[in-house]
Amino acid sequence: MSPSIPSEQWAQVIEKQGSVTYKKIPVPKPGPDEVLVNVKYSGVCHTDLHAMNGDWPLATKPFPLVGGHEGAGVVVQLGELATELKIGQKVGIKWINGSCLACPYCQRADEPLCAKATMSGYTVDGTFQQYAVAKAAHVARIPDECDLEAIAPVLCAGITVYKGLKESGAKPGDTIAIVGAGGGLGSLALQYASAMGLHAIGIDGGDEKKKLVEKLGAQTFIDFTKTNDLVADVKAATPDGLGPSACLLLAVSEKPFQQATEYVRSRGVVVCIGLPANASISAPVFDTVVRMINIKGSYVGNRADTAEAIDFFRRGLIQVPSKTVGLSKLQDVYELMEAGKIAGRYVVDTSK
Ligand SMILES: NC(=O)c1ccc[n+]([C@@H]2O[C@H](COP(=O)([O-])OP(=O)(O)OC[C@H]3O[C@@H](n4cnc5c(N)ncnc54)[C@H](O)[C@@H]3O)[C@@H](O)[C@H]2O)c1
Ligand SMILES: [Zn+2]
Ligand SMILES: [Zn+2]
Repeated sequence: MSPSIPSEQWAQVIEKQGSVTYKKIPVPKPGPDEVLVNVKYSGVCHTDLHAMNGDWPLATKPFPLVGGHEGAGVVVQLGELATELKIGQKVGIKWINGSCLACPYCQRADEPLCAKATMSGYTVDGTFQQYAVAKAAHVARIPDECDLEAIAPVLCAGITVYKGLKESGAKPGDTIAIVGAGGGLGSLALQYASAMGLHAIGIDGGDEKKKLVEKLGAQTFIDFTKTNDLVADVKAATPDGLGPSACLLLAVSEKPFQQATEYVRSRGVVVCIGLPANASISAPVFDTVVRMINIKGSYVGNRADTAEAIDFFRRGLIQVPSKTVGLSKLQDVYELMEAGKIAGRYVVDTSK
């Protein structure tokens, strides 16, 4: 191993469900088709909290597990087959850490659907450590002029909402409802929507989120904790009163998943992205049929979506509302997130 790479590093490790421990662990070694990345900054996604709490019907790697999948850093070591990357190059480690590249989904660049896909911070150790490993074919290429601290949240939140907006089929001039608009995914969704020429209705709760959502360009903010009739309010916020053309569901709560099919306009698209624990979505068959409602899921993005989402950032169209704290403070960030008190995104600095 090169002398500049230490043998030990600081990491936040899940040793048992529900908490993380800040400690020193060995620096991992990349395999032949992998790279070792010195992670400088990592965004904290609600998915990391779901992983720590065991919320989903999908097994993580056995503990100890290092979470994190919005890691921005530089390549410090190349596996012998990783010839297309350079030492010192800026890269991002995203949720899809690797995939088989050979199955029918991978052949069509639908790698998030690959049955053998590995997930950073879930089935393989992620970015809440100073050095992390990822498959060379899948690391996000970050242009040199991009700031690593500012871009980190784009690596999951940005890619996911950008893909979700494409899946929504909304066209410039259309109105889209963004549910959970004041959270990490939501605050980025508002900016991608605006860059794509869409009008946005932001739905979330509390005055801090209202302020942020209005600052990020939503034409209307609806407070789900205060309204008496959310469905009527969302419809009334569209110019013709017929409801938004599409809706991105980013909230970590089941109720908005039922409400969306009621306020989306006929022929509208409801895009499910948030992953609340044990939740179902149901809608009346009659209305879904006669109003031609389309309900679909959207799951991160592929490598092309990643490059496009990063290019919106590079062009200055996306400013991530984020606060940075040391990696050592990750447990505090999770407590704020659990309480729904985070407007925008937290980023951790792995040097502190
Ligand atoms: N599908 C994917 O590919 C994908 C990718 C990343 C994250 N996710 C999931 O998306 C969800 C959101 O992640 P995040 O990091 O943005 O979380 P977050 O905690 O930052 O944001 C969630 C927001 O939803 C708001 N909210 C809660 N209940 C609401 C309601 N009834 N109506 C409107 N808003 C409500 C909260 O106040 C908060 O602002 C998580 O479940 C996460 O696991 C999915
Ligand atoms: Zn995420
Ligand atoms: Zn595959």
